[in-house]
Amino acid sequence: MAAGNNKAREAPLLDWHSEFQDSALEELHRRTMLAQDAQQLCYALWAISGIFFAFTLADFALLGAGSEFLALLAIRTFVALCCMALALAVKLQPALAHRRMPVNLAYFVGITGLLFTIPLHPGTDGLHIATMVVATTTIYLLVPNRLLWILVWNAYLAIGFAVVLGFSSYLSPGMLASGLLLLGFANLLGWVTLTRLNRLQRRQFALLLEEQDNNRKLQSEIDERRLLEQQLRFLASTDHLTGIANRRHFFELAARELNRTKREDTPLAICMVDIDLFKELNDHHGHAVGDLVLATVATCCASVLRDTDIIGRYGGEEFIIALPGSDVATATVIAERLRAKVATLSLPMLGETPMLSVTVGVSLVAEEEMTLEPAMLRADEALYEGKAQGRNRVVVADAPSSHAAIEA
Ligand SMILES: Nc1nc2c(ncn2[C@@H]2O[C@H](COP(=O)(O)OP(=O)(O)OP(=O)(O)O)[C@@H](O)[C@H]2O)c(=O)[nH]1
Repeated sequence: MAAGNNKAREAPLLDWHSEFQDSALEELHRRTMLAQDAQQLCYALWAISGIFFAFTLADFALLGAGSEFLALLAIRTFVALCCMALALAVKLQPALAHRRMPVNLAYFVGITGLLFTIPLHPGTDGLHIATMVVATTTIYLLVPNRLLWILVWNAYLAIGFAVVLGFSSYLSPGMLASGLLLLGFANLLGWVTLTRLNRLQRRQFALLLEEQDNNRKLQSEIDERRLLEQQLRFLASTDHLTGIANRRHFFELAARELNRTKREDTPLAICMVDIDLFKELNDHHGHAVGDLVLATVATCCASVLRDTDIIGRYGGEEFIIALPGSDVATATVIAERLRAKVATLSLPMLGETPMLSVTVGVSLVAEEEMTLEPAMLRADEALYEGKAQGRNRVVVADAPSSHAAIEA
């Protein structure tokens, strides 16, 4: 079943010469392979030029230093130099490896040079046939090129071989037939091998692309989930109306600070902040304006605090603040600054004289207290004492049962 699926997926992918039917995909594959092809072409050209030129020694041994040897030397030198020049050019500019002109020119020079060596080598029939077989295999497997061009150049090699032999007529008909059969077999072998290699390469490339695509999708899903988690965490910890910490999150943060201040033996002050006569404001201007005022006062309170201070919505129109590292005096200064800033808030929707104010109760977590509740209770009592005294003021709870008020 799985094999069937693979076949179905692979069938429309490649054309008869083992390239992607999708030309954009084929182009992408060729671009990906460029560096590797350029390197392989360089190595192949160096090897071809070296081996082709090295045959000069065999030529000399066969022919001596006569005119035929000099002609062969000239051909071998020219072909070797052409191959080396292209190898250098490709090394400097790898893009040349995929250009039609340079590679095919090298094929033309190499194959023509090889064909010219045949009539200059009388009586070495077996060697000619072997050379043609090796050349055919080299064209298929050593020099990277598109299958179509490879077939063209092998046809040129085979036809050229037959023509040259026909003119020079050194081969017996039996030898010629054997040579052409061997050449045909080398072509078949090269074609099948190259086709398999091409198909394998492209199948791997397609799988790689599929994997990259899956990875991308997976990554974007992970990112989406992370964002969602962040949003959920934000929603779960933030009061939606005011944007400050909700009651639960405030207590989480404040408990952590309480532990820290206990460990480091530093003070922790608590402020309870309540908007004055908020019911009247609500009744007079409506609930929507009341909401807006709540959010504005929360932002105003947060703006007078340090980053290390914690503010949360305690409930209704009441806020709670924890001031780590602040003693009563510092907390009172901060609370007073907060009260004064709220009193100067300008809210056009409340009319000319808005009369917006808050009352603040301040307390300090006592050394022996291991939770926030007693200090909160004292701050709350101080706050209600401030309300009773006429509102718009800061009241400090300096002892569980006695409060000192600071007139606004
Ligand atoms: N707009 C709005 N109003 C709220 C919200 N939560 C509580 N309230 C209102 O806040 C008002 C609080 O009124 P009270 O507790 O009587 O206090 P107050 O009018 O501020 O009077 P003092 O505290 O004595 O100055 C109530 O009318 C609540 O309905 C809210 O989220 N939005």
